[in-house]
Amino acid sequence: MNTQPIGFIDSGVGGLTVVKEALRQLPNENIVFLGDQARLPYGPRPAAQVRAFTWQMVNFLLTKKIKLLVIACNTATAAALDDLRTKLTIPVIGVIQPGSRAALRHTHTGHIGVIATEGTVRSCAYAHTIQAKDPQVKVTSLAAPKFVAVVESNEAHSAVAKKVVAQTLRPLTHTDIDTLVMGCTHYPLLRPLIQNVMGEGVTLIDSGAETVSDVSMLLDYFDLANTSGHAATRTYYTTAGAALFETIASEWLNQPITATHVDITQQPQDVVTALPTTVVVASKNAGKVREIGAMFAKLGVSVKSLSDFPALPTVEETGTTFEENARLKADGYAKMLELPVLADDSGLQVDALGGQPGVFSARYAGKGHNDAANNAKLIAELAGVPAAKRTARFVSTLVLAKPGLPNQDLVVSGHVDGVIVGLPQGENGFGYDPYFYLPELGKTMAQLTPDEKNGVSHRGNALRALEARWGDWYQKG
Ligand SMILES: O=P(O)(O)OP(=O)(O)OP(=O)(O)OC[C@H]1O[C@@H](n2cnc3c(O)ncnc32)[C@H](O)[C@@H]1O
Ligand SMILES: [Mg+2]
Repeated sequence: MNTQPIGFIDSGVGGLTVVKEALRQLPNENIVFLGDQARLPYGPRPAAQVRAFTWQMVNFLLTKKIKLLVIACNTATAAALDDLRTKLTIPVIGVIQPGSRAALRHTHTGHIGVIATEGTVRSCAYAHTIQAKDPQVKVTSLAAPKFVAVVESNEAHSAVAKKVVAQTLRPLTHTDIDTLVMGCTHYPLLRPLIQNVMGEGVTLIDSGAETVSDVSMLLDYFDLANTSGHAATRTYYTTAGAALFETIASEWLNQPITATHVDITQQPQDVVTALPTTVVVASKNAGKVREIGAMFAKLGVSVKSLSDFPALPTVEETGTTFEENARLKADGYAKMLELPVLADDSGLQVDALGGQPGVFSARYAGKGHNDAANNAKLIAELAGVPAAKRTARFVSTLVLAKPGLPNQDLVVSGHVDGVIVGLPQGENGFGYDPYFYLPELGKTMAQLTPDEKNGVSHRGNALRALEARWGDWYQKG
């Protein structure tokens, strides 16, 4: 049981022919419909553009928490169904397969006609789908591009409509076609005119109506049907003005319809990947893991570190720059773990020592190095250097890697300037913090609370750059 709405998309009002059937067959279901009338017609557009527009519609409907998507548009089905099915986690139903199946059920002569937009005809989607099921069947497709404009301008009952339909269908009238697929969801609004031209001997297939039977089956199959017993809600959106949409929709659906205008041009043109819920920090340094974990916690992302994977081999830091080492660690561990991995390579650059210890900061004291030995060596090397010449900088380079994509790492850096003092002060932080004095704060790094340190530190600055960019980067694939 699921009370979330079913989403319907179309380039315009045509998709309402599918909604009409849904209201009849699935009266308990909440429905959200979006018509992209501002960019209509889709038929003549290149497939890649139709796909991009379709994703924008879908991303809008996903904000309405739809449980199932119906592409109530043949052109969009032909251009985007496979892509949507691969990338979305909800069921996606197009109109072409149900329409094809119904046509095969009805034909006796083995000759099926298809009328559709230029895009759908060009894609050969109906011919391929029908002939994949029965190669003996002959399919004759005809583009009827003017039909959409007639329907969208609310002229379906006019003399113009009669003339356009008669002229367009003429090539099909002296054939042995006994079944005609209305391969555009706008066309059922012209059904009486089409039937009149084709004659009573030809069965018209309404792909959209057939589609709703598939929706009904899937709702049962995935246990998604709404059995709450509450009155169902129907919400209609259009990317153009609401007035004309409301007129056509109210008449077609036999009830007063109100629609809301929306702008979807800022929606992403492809799938929006969910951000990961866990990131592995590729570090054995508990101080770093704590600082990085604090930032990710604010974003609702939990952090693991290498201590959660004790059996992993160590990636050696053989690079000559912070970036090289951070890349080695991030890519190396991402490959082993097949998870998103963040590595930090950082260090202290002291001006009077020509930038040392730099990338050797962790290993400065050589064999048996630890924080105390590294600090002792630093102070010994700076013996006799006057206070004014003890300027230094902490640098942090962060690299975020996605498994399988080592060439797309996200790289950011941060630094903080300070002075190396001769006497240690403070108990917080780690490494060289007790000797790294921040003149503006009048304290060493080890005298700051964790939050205060993150607010000014090299790693805090790098993390802020990361925070600003990682969502986009992650979703670009
Ligand atoms: O490689 P991982 O496992 O991440 O841990 P590590 O300690 O070896 O990390 P690095 O190779 O990046 O070396 C960084 C060293 O620089 C120093 N350092 C880096 N950031 C620091 C900070 O915020 N405060 C004090 N010292 C820091 C400290 O000595 C670190 O051990
Ligand atoms: Mg290291």
